[in-house]
Amino acid sequence: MLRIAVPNKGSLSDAARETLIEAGYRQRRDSKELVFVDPDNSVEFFYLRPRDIAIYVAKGTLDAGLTGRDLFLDAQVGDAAEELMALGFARSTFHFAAPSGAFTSVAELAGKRIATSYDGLLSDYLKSSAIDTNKIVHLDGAVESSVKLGVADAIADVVETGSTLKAAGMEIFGEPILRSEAILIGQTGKHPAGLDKLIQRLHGVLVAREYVMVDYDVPRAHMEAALKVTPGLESPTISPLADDDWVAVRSMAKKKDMNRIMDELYEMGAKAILASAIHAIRL
Ligand SMILES: Nc1ncnc2c1ncn2[C@@H]1O[C@H](COP(=O)(O)OP(=O)(O)OP(=O)(O)O)[C@@H](O)[C@H]1O
Ligand SMILES: O=P(O)(O)OC[C@H]1O[C@H](OP(=O)(O)OP(=O)(O)O)[C@H](O)[C@@H]1O
Ligand SMILES: [Mg+2]
Repeated sequence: MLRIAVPNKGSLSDAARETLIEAGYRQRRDSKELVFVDPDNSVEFFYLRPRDIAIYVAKGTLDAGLTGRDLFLDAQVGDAAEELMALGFARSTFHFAAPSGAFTSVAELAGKRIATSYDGLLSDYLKSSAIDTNKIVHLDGAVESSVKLGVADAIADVVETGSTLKAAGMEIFGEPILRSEAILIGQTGKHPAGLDKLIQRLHGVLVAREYVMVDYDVPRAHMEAALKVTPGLESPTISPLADDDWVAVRSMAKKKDMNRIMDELYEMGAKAILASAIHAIRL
């Protein structure tokens, strides 16, 4: 059985669960269950703190896991585990922040105290940019309060919308330390049975989320121009209609371009333009 780690709570867990279900795997029904077997797919799921998942995978106890890129790098497991694919949810950036106006550049952090929950990630960054800070103050959460409460001069933390920082009267400075999202990790260089299928299915889910199926009827005279707007992934399907002057076209298109494409097709004289959701894709 393939042994896969899944976040048990927090920002990653709901989306990880939905993604696995969309990929055709069964998931636990009760949030108290620690292990769940999906016999049809020969997979055993282990529900763990996302922060710990890299440790289990790097040790070889589990074959693969869903976690955050920032959490993976923070765990400092070296080459034992690797990122296999990005999953597109739980996006965030890891940033330095301080009370508004206190710092303008990262170089000013020399000799200062920085609070964070991601010590490994922060110390790697400081080493690589040769900044000699006073110390890293480890906190489990609510890092934004640390400066006001006098235990640090600046923070390094996860920023999603920025509203937590704003509410604390802080702002980011310097370049992002890391852009993070949920990822699938595996043991470096290992290909246990079932892993390729998991990757293919997850890939299918991500593509299905990103694309819509566009169908329309267009006068044969405008078909060439319409196909330029909907070139599809491989090649669009063209079907004859009862009226010889018209054809029906079916093509995949990026969801974010959907309305622009529909407008352009309409202006070219296309009719019955439909965009529908795709539930799963195997390319
Ligand atoms: N608004 C957010 N807050 C926290 N983590 C976020 C947010 N948006 C995305 N993430 C990502 O989710 C992962 C953190 O998940 P985790 O479950 O450890 O934290 P959490 O949701 O803050 O839970 P808790 O603090 O209760 O342990 C990281 O990869 C992080 O980049
Ligand atoms: O940019 P935002 O959308 O405001 O999100 C980022 C905030 O959310 C997380 O905190 P969380 O609520 O998990 O509390 P914690 O600090 O106790 O983990 C994170 O640590 C930031 O503080
Ligand atoms: Mg948190």
